[in-house]
Amino acid sequence: MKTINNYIDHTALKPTTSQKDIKTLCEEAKQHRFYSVCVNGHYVPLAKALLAKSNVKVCAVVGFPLGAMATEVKVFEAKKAIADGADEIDMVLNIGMLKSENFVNVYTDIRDVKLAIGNKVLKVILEISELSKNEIIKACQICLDAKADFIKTSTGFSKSGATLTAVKMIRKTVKKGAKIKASGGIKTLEVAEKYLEAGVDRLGCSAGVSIMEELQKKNS
Ligand SMILES: O=C[C@H](O)COP(=O)(O)O
Repeated sequence: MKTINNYIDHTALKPTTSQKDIKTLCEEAKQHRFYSVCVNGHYVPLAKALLAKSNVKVCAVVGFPLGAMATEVKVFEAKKAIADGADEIDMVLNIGMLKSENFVNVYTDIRDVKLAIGNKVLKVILEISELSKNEIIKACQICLDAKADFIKTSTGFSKSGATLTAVKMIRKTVKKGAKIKASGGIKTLEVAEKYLEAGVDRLGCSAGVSIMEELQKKNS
């Protein structure tokens, strides 16, 4: 049976995240049997080495956190992360191009990264706090067309993160065409459980350990 830990991408993406922090992150991920660790590209080789004898996957962010760089740069970044051992890529959608209604550009940006990483999992971060309802729906449709595996709500770097309203709207739009990762601001067991009840497939959080401690306390 899948338990809450199996849904968590244990995340450390701050500019100040040190090698020591990555070592701690990977130890915690092994201890709690999280699904993956989510790190910036530079730390992929270190995380991969630290997790070599475990089932914990390595997830790398690309075009993070703004999504505003050239597609070729995102493609290079994604390929490098995969070559270094990443199992999954979380890329940020080009928000400015979505706002410009340059939907072809938003599509090719995602498509090219997906093509570059072959059969590895691609999650596309929408940054929902910056988008209107219609923009979220449009972004979801583009993600489906571009063959993204997951829609991810937020970077954790904007004014707010995941919301249940947005998660429900994303699910209604993509139906079974893509999985959903709720991320940004998920700090408690109660909130994490609400997203799982809403049917998300993954949780991205930097508070995974305290969520697990809450769970252990609840079950003791
Ligand atoms: O990708 C996940 C987010 O960066 C995590 O955000 P958080 O620090 O609010 O949990």
